[in-house]
Amino acid sequence: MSNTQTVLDSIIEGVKADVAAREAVVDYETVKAAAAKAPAPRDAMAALRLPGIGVIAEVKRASPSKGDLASIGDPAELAKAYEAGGARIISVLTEERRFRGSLADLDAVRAAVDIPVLRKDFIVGPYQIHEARAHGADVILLIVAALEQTVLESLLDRTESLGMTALVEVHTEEEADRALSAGAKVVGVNARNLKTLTVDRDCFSRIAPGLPTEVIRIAESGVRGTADLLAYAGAGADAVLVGEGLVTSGDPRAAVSELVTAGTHPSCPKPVR
Ligand SMILES: O=C(O)c1ccccc1NCC(=O)[C@H](O)[C@H](O)COP(=O)(O)O
Repeated sequence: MSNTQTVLDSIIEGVKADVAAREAVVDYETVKAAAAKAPAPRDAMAALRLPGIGVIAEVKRASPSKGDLASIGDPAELAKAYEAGGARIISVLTEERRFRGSLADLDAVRAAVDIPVLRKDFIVGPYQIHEARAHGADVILLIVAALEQTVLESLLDRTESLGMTALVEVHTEEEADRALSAGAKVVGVNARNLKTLTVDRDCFSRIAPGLPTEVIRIAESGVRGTADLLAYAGAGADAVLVGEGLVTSGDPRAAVSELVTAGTHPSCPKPVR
């Protein structure tokens, strides 16, 4: 990594090399055809609009900030535990170099659960969107900081044209403006700065009030228990996305269930819309 290269730059460099290698084996037309034959996408918007603060539970083995988190030999079993605990959506990290995820994890999770599944990766081009659909993804992540505006817009259009939902991730007010101008319907505010890896949970409360009421707001990263969920709920979150806190909990079903119970309790603050 050169002096000026951020963590995100370095991840994207590896992702581009990996996409090129996969495309050399399965070409673009073939992956598009596979996506067209995949079972229909599940309705993530409906899942996110259910009453209470939703929990998006993540299959996360490792990360650049923490290194190894959990071995997760059977991602399908973990996803079933999350679903049984009341998760609304399962997030599957498919990036291999830094997160030790895979498309095989996505296949296994999609086959194991009945709720929508998010492919959480560093999408840089349309190949990965068709690939995500071909492997059953219902939702994909688009990270504003990683994409030029015209590319963001075209990837968002392509995602929706395939019947999927785009979770458009931001970390600053400027990125939130770009997400909205691209037409994002679901905005995730990541407390983690992907360039420096610092976590700032106040990021959500700075950005969320500026989002139109019809936009679904997701608070990503840094949720370690019900107090964090309730703080995000108080700042207007519709859902929280949780990885480390669940995979290191020792009892993922109970850990999800505890968050879901807090997020659906009558005393939990509700988003204003
Ligand atoms: O988790 C990281 O260290 C990381 C570093 C660089 C880019 C992305 C990264 N994580 C992806 C995520 O956004 C999180 O996995 C997700 O929001 C859950 O966060 P947490 O609950 O804090 O594990």
